Order: sequence, then C-alpha cells, then structure tokens
Amino acid sequence: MLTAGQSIGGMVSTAASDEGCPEGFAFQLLSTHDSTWTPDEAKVTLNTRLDARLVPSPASPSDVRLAYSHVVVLDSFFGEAEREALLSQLTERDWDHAQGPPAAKWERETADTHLASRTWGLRDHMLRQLAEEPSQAMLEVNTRLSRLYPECDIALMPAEHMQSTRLHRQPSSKAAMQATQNVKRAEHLQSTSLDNQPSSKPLETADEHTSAPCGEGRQMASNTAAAAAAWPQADSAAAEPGSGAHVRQAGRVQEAQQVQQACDVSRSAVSDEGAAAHDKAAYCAAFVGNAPVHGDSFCYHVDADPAGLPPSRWTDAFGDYVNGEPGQPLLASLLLYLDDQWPRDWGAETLFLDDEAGVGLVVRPKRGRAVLMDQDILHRVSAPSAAAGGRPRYSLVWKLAFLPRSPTQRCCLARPEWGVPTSMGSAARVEQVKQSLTRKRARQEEGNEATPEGVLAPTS
Ligand SMILES: O=C(O)CCC(=O)C(=O)O
Ligand SMILES: [Fe+2]
Repeated sequence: MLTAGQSIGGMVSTAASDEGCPEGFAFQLLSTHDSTWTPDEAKVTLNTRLDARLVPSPASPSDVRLAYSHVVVLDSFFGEAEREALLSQLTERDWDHAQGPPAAKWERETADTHLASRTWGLRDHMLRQLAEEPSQAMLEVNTRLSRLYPECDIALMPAEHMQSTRLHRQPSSKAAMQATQNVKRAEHLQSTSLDNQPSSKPLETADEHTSAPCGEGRQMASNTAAAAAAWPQADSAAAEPGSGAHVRQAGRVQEAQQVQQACDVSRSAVSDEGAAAHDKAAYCAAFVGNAPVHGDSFCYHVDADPAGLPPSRWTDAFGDYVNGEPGQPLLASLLLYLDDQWPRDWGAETLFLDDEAGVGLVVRPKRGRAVLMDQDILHRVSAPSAAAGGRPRYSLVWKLAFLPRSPTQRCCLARPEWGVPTSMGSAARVEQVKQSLTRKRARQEEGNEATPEGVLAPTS
C-alpha cells in the first residue's frame, strides 16, 4: 500500500502507512510478478485524444492548461493464456457461453445509472476476489501495464475513499439532484470552454443530460444499506464544490437514489431487495465485469471525474482537479475484451463520445485487445446484435490511479514514443487553432509583431 502523501510527494514505498494522510487512506499498488514481456510486444492500434478544453491548472505556470481525454487501443497486450484464464476465472472452465454468464458469479443487478436498466455484472464476492487475490493472469496484466508506464506508480483506484463522507438531508427529489448536478457540470463546461461560448451552450449540453433517459455513471453491484446510511447525499451536497455530475454511483437502486453520487466504480447494482436486508459495509470495487447480451440497453457515462467527486477522503487528500493535472493522480480505466471470437456483426462495440463536438469513436471487441481510457471520457457499451444469440460479450475493467512521482510530473496514457496522439472532435478543432497560431506567429516574427502567448503550446 502507498499513501496518498507518499506517492504524490515522490516517496515511493510499498509499506502501508497512513501517516500524514486522511485516516485509513492508502493506495493499493498493482501487484506484479516476473515476466519476460516487453512493451514493444503491444501493438498501438489507436492513440487518440478528444474532449479538448482549457482548464484551471494550479501546477501550470499560466494557471490554465489545455486538457484532453485519451483513448488508447492496444492489440496483443495480453495473450491467449491470460484471456482463457481470465474468462474461466469470471465464468467456469468449458462454460457454455450461449446460456449467458453463470449465476454463481454474475447477477443482473448492474446499471449505468440508477435510472438505467439492469444488465449482467459480477457479484460482490467476485469483485472482492479480483481486488484482493489477483490471479496469475491478472498479475501478468498488471506487470505489462506497469512496464508500459514505468515512470508512474499504478494503483487500484481507491473507490471506497471516493464516497461522500458528509451527511446531508434526503433529497427533495431526484430531479432536483439531477438538475443541481447538471448546473455543476454546466459551470465546469463554461469555465473550460475553449470557444468562449455564450453560457447557453454548455447549459444546453447539461440539459440534454438531465432529460436523457439515461443519466451518468455505470454503477457497480451490491452496495448496501450501510452505503445509504454512511453516505447519504442530497441536493444541498450536490451544490457544493466537489459534488459534480461525473461520478458513477454505487448502490442498489433504492440506496442509489439516496446516495446519488456516493461512489464511482462503474456499474451499480439495482436489486429489488430492501436496504434493510443488507448490513455489511458497502463495497466499492476497483473492478467491473461486463457481460452485455442482446436486448440490453446502455447509457453514456464517465467512470469517474476528479473534477466532480463528492466531498470524501479522496477530495480531502487531492481536492478538485481536472484529470491529467501535473502532480495529481490520473484516473484511468483498463478494459480487456475476453471473448475467444467476436465477429463484426455481433456488435457490442465500446463507443466513445466527444460531447462538445458531437463525434465519437467505435472500438470493436477483439481477442487480446486492451483499451486504456481516461476516466472522465464519455463512453458506453453497445448491446450485442441478435446474431450473437444469448452469448454475452465479456469485458473486465480495472479502475486505476496513475500516481506521479513528483509534484510537476503529469501522467498521460499517450506515450511519447507513440508520437502525437490523433486529435478528434474538439481536439481536432484545437489543432486547427494551434496551426493557425503557429502560422500567425511566423508572420509576426517576420514582421516583428508581438507573439501570442502559450497555453496552446503542444502537449499530448
Ligand atoms: O465493456 C465495455 O465496452 C465498457 C464497459 C464500461 O464502460 C464499464 O465497465 O465502465
Ligand atoms: Fe465505463
């Protein structure tokens, strides 16, 4: 374990220590093992950036920086041995997948938001096992990831510390909470808009979210009455800094309505069981298992956004910041597709959206394929087509925090050795502005005019 203070101060240690940190707050670094794998074995199929925006950046000289969200697709990141082992671990060896996932390990209690429909997700005991007893295959994946990003320490996202620690009144209505969240989102968008758009633009964007049948956040299973009791969340909370809209929620549906933004962690359970039936502590997982089947429906969500978390041990330690801020943990997800084969016409692609620009990306499930994404990017599963029959499309997602080793270091999914990432949507527009500034600067230098200043300096 590594404490927040240690990692961010550059004092890397694997000993558990809470010294100088909020009570009980410690990172669980990825466990690794010996491996012969080298990073050049992975094929970089996609290295892209979207969601360009100017954001406050206390660590940057000009107090603002140009932020992007990244999506990286790596093929041959893991081998057949790891894929088979992981799929067996999550199902059963020789399981007949045409019958759906095994009920002993999966339950149909997971949703993108508390309003969204339920789909298959791993049961709590499986999520715990993934976090607490990593299998050989997981150790190999962890090792490969750590080798790919040797300059950062990589930890499981401490989901349990990202839940609100404040007690609040019950919300007057879900709609009120949602509206407040969207005001928060709108404020965030306004403060970060590159085009200096009138305030109606981001607010419209926010309203679309309010009225959409699906809200934000794919949520995990089996959080409990304890979650609702410990972290009730309300309209008053939503109005406070740090309780923004981009948090995935945890909890069975009744609690989720109360907890609202309690915890990220991808998918949430929405069981019919009453809250009183549960007395164990809420379990917020750093893993998510997905098994979408034909007929399911999914919603765009972000996995987590450090600029919009409710007050928690996490925000006590790190405050509110935009993902990718120098010196702060980068929240990123690693997704592995686990099916042996997945023909194109079976669908079930992962979709990524640059909301501002209204364009996106499609990533097809493929054997040995891994996707790395910043957690603040809008994305969703798409359901398998009828052609897939009852067969689920399996994915396993690691929720991670990439920890910089110095206050100025910025962790980034796009590795320098892969070249400048392809810019899409709002990032492509920014690229155009940068090019025109570069041309203007060249003309000004020729004509000896003043040069425009540098927040648009190229970064990945
Ligand atoms: O499996 C996928 O395509 C995406 C899953 C996802 O978004 C999640 O687990 O948070
Ligand atoms: Fe997700």
